[in-house]
Amino acid sequence: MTHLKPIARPGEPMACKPRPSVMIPLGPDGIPAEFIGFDGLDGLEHIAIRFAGRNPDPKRPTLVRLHSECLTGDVFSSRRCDCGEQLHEAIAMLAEEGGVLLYLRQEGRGIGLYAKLDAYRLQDQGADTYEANRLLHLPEDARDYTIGARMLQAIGVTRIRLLTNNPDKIAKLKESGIDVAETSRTGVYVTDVNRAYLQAKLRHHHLLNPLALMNAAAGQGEEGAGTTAPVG
Ligand SMILES: Nc1nc2c(ncn2[C@@H]2O[C@H](COP(=O)(O)OP(=O)(O)OP(=O)(O)O)[C@@H](O)[C@H]2O)c(=O)[nH]1
Ligand SMILES: [Zn+2]
Repeated sequence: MTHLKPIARPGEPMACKPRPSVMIPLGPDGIPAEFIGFDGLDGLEHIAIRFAGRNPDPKRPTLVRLHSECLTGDVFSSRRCDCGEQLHEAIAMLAEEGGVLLYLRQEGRGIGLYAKLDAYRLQDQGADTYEANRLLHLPEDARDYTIGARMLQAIGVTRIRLLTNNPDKIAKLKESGIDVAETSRTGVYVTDVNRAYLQAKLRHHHLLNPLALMNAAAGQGEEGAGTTAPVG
């Protein structure tokens, strides 16, 4: 009789395995990008996109960006957030330096698109981005970054330079066994309507430069791409 091996013990995540990848040229320059899906995740179609880079430095840790899906910002260039700008900044850096973009299907910080739209309506009545989630009886941030760690491990990327302003991403990846050797800040892209959103992020310990928001308030424009810092 054949003994079937259980896929995972109860409470243990299923093994995460990359599916065969496919190359997709991106943008007007046709940046070569390798799209990789996975089996054994949480049922959502998270994607890793690997870039060889025009000028990779093999001595540096792999540049990685974990991007949470934002249909309104990524696809429709919403001015209520800066997700689209951050995504394009990350792709430009990865096209140059090489690395991996994880496009995580964690829309609305994990509460989903319809709930995010409900939250926007509450924000229009005065709630900040985090209060609005609470008023909907939803978590302020429902994202699970262990998914990202498992995707990176599955494609053999374990020592990274993380592009983020979010300390929670750094902490959760480290707890999941990823060596976050360096971090780079993303730019802060201020529009006429996203200042309250960015200020709420600052109050929730995002590593935004408060000066950039003040300058923006004074009409001195946007802060560009961020700085690099080693992680202690
Ligand atoms: N619930 C909710 N989600 C939002 C709102 N604005 C943007 N998002 C979602 O927030 C996610 C982006 O997260 P952010 O908190 O802006 O940034 P981050 O990814 O945590 O941090 P960085 O790595 O520094 O960019 C995307 O999934 C967006 O859809 C909002 O007002 N309410
Ligand atoms: Zn957004």
